Amino acid sequence: MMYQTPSHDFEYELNKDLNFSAAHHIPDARAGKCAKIHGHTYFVNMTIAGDTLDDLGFLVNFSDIKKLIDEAFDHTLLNDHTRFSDIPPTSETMAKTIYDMVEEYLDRLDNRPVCLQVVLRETPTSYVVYRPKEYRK
Ligand SMILES: Nc1nc2c(c(=O)[nH]1)N=C([C@H](O)[C@H](O)COP(=O)(O)OP(=O)(O)OP(=O)(O)O)CN2
Ligand SMILES: [Zn+2]
Repeated sequence: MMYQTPSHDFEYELNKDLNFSAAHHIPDARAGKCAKIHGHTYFVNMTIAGDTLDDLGFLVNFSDIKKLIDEAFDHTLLNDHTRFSDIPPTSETMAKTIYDMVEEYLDRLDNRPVCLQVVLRETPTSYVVYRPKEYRK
């Protein structure tokens, strides 16, 4: 599926889709049935952009981005993750957390690509888009 991406002036834009399976719960009565532990196949689309490629001709290696997210979350209970010690793993907080993780990774690359957007789909009928107010300079 194609998601709308923000307009930008970068020369290159890359999109990566990935899936992982995980369990979570939102431990509050207001979350209704989602207060009980249950699982999803999460779908992520992330948009990364930049003006400079590395010596392989990559903005960033697609498989490195997938590995970063898979190793952190695949077949885990998201509530156990240190990034969710203060707030539950909702679609919104997951999208922002994935954005933060990807940005921390990209910031270490010499060609300095930036993440423009993360789409996080939790169910066939529910998804969230996270976009920062400003991109990293
Ligand atoms: N704003 C949010 N609302 C809800 C979240 C969330 O992350 N952000 N999460 C949940 C539950 O975790 C649930 O797994 C997803 O909810 P929902 O879309 O209601 O799931 P259904 O499959 O039952 O949706 P239907 O369209 O009614 O089939 C709840 N709310
Ligand atoms: Zn859920």
